[in-house]
Amino acid sequence: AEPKPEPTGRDAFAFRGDHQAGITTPAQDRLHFAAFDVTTGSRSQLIALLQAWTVAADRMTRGLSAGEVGPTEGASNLPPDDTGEAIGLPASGLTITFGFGPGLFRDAEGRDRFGLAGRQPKALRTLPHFPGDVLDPERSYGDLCIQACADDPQVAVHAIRNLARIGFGTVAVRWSQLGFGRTSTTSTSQSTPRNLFGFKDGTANVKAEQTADVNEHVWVGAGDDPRAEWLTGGSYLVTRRINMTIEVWDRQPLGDQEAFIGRTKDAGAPLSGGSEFTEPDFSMPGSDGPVIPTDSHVRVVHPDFNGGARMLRRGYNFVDGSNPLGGLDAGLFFIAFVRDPDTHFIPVQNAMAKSDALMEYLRVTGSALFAVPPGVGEGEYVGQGLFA
Ligand SMILES: C=CC1=C(C)c2cc3[nH]c(cc4nc(cc5[nH]c(cc1n2)c(C)c5CCC(=O)O)C(CCC(=O)O)=C4C)c(C)c3C=C
Ligand SMILES: [Fe+2]
Repeated sequence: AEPKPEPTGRDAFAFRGDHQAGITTPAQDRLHFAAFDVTTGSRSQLIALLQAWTVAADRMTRGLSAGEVGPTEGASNLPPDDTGEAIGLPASGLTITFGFGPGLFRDAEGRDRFGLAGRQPKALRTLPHFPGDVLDPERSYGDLCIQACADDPQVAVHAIRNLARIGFGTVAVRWSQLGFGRTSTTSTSQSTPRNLFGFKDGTANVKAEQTADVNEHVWVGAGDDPRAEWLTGGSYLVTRRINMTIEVWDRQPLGDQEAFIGRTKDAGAPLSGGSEFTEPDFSMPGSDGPVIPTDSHVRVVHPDFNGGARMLRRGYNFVDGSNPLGGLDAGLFFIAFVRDPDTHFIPVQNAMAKSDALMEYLRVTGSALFAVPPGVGEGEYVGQGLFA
């Protein structure tokens, strides 16, 4: 008989709860993210898919097969209800997080696709074009998204593969992205990882233990958006596939690299001094202007210069082979969860595009925005409040 492990500690995170897992739960090391186009015009078929996805996600995050029959236990004349590559693997900290894109509410001509247009969150629109964006539409947008994170890449890929398989005929994968190394910490219990520029990333992130900050900056509050009360307790998920010209970066002197970021490469300390978690002093003078340059990344995106806005970053490094010039197709798959993209993401991204020294080494090739419904209660399916 198939074992029925229950969520325990680090190995398994409960799928059901007040908020979806995969946001404030500790960032795992691997990502498979997929965006889907809905191919059906039927509201009931869409609901049936969300119900089926909920059951499968609940099972897989417990370390069980996607379907209750199992990968090898079913009839030999039928396709299995699980693809099998996770046989014998534990839950590996798998979290599965679902989101709804603007296209679920209105199609490109503004038509109400599923009777949901009246409940579209006001901030859920295609993100504006930012300077430096060279977006590939085949790596951008989407009606639905699923973020699968785990400490084993096979487990994350298995989750997306099986959810896509279940969705056959109702949704089609529009794009997907693998990530191999977290570039953030979402808990004070985690050490700070490094991005492909070699710098510590995640130091000043919003952390799960900072509950007041999480409530202020991450979760959508009751009354935030009267026509989208169903989103209360949820969040908005921004993805930006950011190519980094790492071969050019690697030829920059260490001092310049540190000036672009505004922190030291070794310890991750602000250039104004101290250690990693010392607050930066942006007014400290240097030999030629402030010691933390005004166009350094941490100065440009800091809450003090962006109306106090913070975000919960949960991105991953990626290398997708090499480009036609022989450089690596590499970068940072930026993911952020915010309470309101209009105040917590768009102004910060605009500030970056306008005056961040880092921009010279970045090209944004993918972009998407999703509303992430709140957690799933017992007996419910994900996003049920939207359809009630
Ligand atoms: C629009 C939001 C942001 C984008 C896009 C972004 C891209 C990006 N960032 C790094 C490297 C680092 N970012 C760091 C801090 C940091 N970045 C953002 C926002 C965006 N970054 C914020 C809000 C912050 C925190 C600012 C603060 O409160 O102090 C850091 C410093 C370490 C840390 O605090 O995490 C690094 C390093 C890259 C390489 C990149 C695009 C590829
Ligand atoms: Fe950053």
